[in-house]
Amino acid sequence: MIEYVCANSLIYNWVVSCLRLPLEDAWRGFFHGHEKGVKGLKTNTSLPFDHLPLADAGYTMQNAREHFHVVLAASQQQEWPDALRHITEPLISILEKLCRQLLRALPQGDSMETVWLAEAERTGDVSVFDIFNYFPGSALAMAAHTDPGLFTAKFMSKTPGLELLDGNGDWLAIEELGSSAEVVVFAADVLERWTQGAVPSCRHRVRAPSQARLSLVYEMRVLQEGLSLDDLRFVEKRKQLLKSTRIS
Ligand SMILES: O=C(O)CCC(=O)C(=O)O
Ligand SMILES: [Fe+2]
Repeated sequence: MIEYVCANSLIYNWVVSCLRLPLEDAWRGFFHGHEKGVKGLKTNTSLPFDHLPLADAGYTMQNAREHFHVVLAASQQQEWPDALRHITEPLISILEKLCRQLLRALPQGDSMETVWLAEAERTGDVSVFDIFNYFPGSALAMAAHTDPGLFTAKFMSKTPGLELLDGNGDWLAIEELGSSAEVVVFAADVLERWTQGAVPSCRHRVRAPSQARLSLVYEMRVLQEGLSLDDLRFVEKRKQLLKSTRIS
């Protein structure tokens, strides 16, 4: 069995028509435009968290693609056009909500969500949003890997490329099966550990696209990837203690 969920409902269709298509056009414009040298943080900004992994923040050019990387805790301080930020942030929060809903649906899901929220408060939210513009080509566009966080949620790209490794060891070209109105969500490494392997991290890769391929990807992450189930139990105990000492 393959561990992914496809969501296709009224809300997501609404998202597609109202938010996603203009957003994709805006990002295409960005990648074709001249502003894309933007990298790192705005000058004269103070960040509440100085330990954020911001080395790859902003625009980078690679062999198979160009890329804009946003670390959510620093989204306001990152150097990126405000107009793009304003239309991208609502979409990120919809993907975040979807991931939290899926997390809560799992056994111990409430605890996992509590830990994620507590960590996001403690360290800043290190979840990321990536916008990739893949170039047409013949080589593999992104090598097989698993993602480091809890979930990865992405809009199916109109130009297919993403492949997920299924339980039989076959690569599933998910974007050829679904429609570009859908969101695909798959598990990542921290979730595999927190569920003690019950929800395995999904190996995936990106095949070279036949034409330019825009890809919008949200990764729900924690800074301390080594957080264990003991930490979960600790949070659960603290919640129970709070409940039992609450005066009604
Ligand atoms: O572009 C895609 O469809 C997937 C990107 C990906 O796997 C990643 O950012 O880790
Ligand atoms: Fe990935």
